[in-house]
Amino acid sequence: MSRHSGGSPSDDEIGREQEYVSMLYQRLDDLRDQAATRLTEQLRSTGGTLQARSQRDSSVRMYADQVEQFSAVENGLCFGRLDTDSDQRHYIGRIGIFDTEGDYEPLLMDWRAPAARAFYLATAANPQGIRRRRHLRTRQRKVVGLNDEVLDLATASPTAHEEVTGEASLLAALNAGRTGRMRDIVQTIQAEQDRIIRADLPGVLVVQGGPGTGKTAVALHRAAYLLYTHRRELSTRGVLLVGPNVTFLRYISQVLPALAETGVLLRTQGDLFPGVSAHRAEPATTAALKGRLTMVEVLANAVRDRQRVPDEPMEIELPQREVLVLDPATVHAARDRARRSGRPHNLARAVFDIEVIHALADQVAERIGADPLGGENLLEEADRAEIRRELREEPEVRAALDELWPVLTPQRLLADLYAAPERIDTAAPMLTAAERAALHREPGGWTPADVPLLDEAAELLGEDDRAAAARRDRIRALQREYAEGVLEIARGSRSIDVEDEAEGGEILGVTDLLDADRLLERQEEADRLTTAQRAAADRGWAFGHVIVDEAQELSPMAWRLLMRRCPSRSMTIVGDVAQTGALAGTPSWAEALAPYVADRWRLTELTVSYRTPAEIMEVAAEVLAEIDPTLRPPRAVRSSGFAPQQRAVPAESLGAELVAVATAEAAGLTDGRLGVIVPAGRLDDLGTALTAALPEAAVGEQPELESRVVVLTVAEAKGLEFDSVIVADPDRIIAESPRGPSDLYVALTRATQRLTTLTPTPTPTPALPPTPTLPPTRAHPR
Ligand SMILES: Nc1ncnc2c1ncn2[C@@H]1O[C@H](COP(=O)(O)OP(=O)(O)OP(=O)(O)O)[C@@H](O)[C@H]1O
Repeated sequence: MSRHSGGSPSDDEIGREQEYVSMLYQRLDDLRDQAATRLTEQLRSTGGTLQARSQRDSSVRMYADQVEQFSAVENGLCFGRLDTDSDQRHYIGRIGIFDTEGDYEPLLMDWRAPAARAFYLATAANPQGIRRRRHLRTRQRKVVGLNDEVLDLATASPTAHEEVTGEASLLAALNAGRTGRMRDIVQTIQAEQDRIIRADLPGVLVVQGGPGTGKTAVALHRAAYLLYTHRRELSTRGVLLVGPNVTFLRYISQVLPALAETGVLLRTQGDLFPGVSAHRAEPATTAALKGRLTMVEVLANAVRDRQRVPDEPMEIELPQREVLVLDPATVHAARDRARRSGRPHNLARAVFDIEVIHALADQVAERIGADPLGGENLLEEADRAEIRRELREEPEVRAALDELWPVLTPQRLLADLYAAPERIDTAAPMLTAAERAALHREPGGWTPADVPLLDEAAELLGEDDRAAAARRDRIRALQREYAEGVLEIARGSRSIDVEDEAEGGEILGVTDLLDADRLLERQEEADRLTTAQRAAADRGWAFGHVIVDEAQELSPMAWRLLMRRCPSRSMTIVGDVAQTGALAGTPSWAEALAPYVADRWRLTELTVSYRTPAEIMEVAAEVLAEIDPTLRPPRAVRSSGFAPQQRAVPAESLGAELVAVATAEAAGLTDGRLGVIVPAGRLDDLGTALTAALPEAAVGEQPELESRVVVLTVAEAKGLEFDSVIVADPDRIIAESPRGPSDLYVALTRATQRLTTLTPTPTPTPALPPTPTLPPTRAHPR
């Protein structure tokens, strides 16, 4: 129990804090200016030894990062103060700032530092040496308010939220209008969240929690915390964060930069195979099929199917020489030998080649070295070696080898498989005819469910030279992007260039002296890519830590891919098995993880919903009971005061009613966002009706979330939130998928304030074909 100090803070008090905060901003400006000046100096200097150039490139990266970081922490730089029992004061903020002129005392303590932890954990019952916790509210650089909590059990009075820290600041954050971009929660992290954020690095940590319990927020802050605490280890190996779709990644994209961390690689499943951007659509049932572990066997069969033995002897016509004949038995033996080598397909090709070439060379030697007198063959081993060398160079021989044991890229293997029903029949006898038919499709782009299959194929095939060349191209493209980025930062700090140079008379910005191509040339000498960039280009990269958000959506094949990216199994897995929408998604964490870590994983649960107000949670709880009566919804931390509206409308006027309600809701928003969640099958017509009436409304595959009104399907709305939400035709949302109730649960829990559901009264809507029902998710998240 803590006591909120009564009355509003005096102007004097705010004035004193303003002085301190202004001093901190002055330091921040100085630090940024220093870094920008050094960046400019480094970019200008040329020549020197290779080592000097390499050091210079490291410095360029370091100063460019610093300029970016110092700019990113501008908002809310300092947000708290701790007064200890021994009358010390610690200001808490986004980064650490030290008194470099004095005795290096911390002027601002990084929120991740061990000593700052009491800011999140201290309670009146366990004050941890803290007498007062102060939340500072700032707008730009101005202090606009203070909230104090005195951690004093004797004088505390019980409040409704004894377990909540910084209640006033927390409620202000939760009730603020949404912007379409997720904000960090660094000022108001709650104790149960803090324990997860600061959990140990090694091992698999599963964070299970209902909607709005802060799983995404916790995952992002944990990434920032781990990078701070294990900087050396993780800055070389990198951190990967996987999210459910591109819209979601855009939604969270500003959180880590605002915490001064830019080194985390954010990816969807569709982008986890370097060189492929998989965003083609396909039926949910096909995606589910591709997610099954059976596909491991299907792909292994598909590879074996490409290792051919001809039915008849194969003739190879060499120019100026007679015809060589490759008989099936020879090829069979060569194939066996190559398979037994245990190497992946492309690397085993060398073994196959040696065997076949030997056999062909013997044929040639037989003819040209035959002793006319009937004695032993006249050719020496050196002659035979020469014949083998020549044969190896013959295009006709190479063509025959390519036909029998082609070197394949994963893309080639999979595209050829999908395109040919007979190949599918051979590779997938264990699937039903209907399933095999579902795999068949023409080439032209990849779906997210193809990505784990490409990855599996890459394992089976091994890397050939072409893949390595493609990787080099990708790295070069990234290096160019980086070079442009550095120059952009230098351009941004140009005013400093000018001031510096003004005294010397020569006014030349760094970008006048250097273009991206020249910087790129310098880059290539020293390979100065960030860890995240190098990791993104390299399929075999082993990350130091992997975080998966909305992890319940991952199929067994996707888990396989992710585990390959993280051999150390240092992972944070965040999700809610009650929200699983994907048909091949995870019904239980134990099932998903067992093949990789058995039961060596830790489960933590988040139990308080910060997003969804109590009134809405009550409605959502009914749907949750349908999914699994033993599951409990999270406890809402607040009420919004708005009772959810459940309206029945004539089916034929759903569009018109939706437009009317959306228009009224949009008009009622002072700031904030309206989300309209519609059944996937009605996105087109309802989206068109809404954009006709509300031109500002964003609809489409990756809708612009900063629009005031956004129209989306449940799959697109996953992980997002809006001030007000309208759910159109909940029954159809349920009917559209065997996991319909989970989809509706997701839809109902997206609002921070207001919820309206529009239910068409039965009849005219055409009946949907019945969908099979899946077994309910497990009662216990394990
Ligand atoms: N400690 C906190 N302080 C302030 N805001 C918080 C806190 N914890 C969570 N929130 C806010 O609650 C909302 C929900 O958080 P988040 O999206 O991380 O939840 P989630 O568990 O991932 O939800 P879902 O499962 O529905 O995707 C966000 O707006 C987040 O900023």
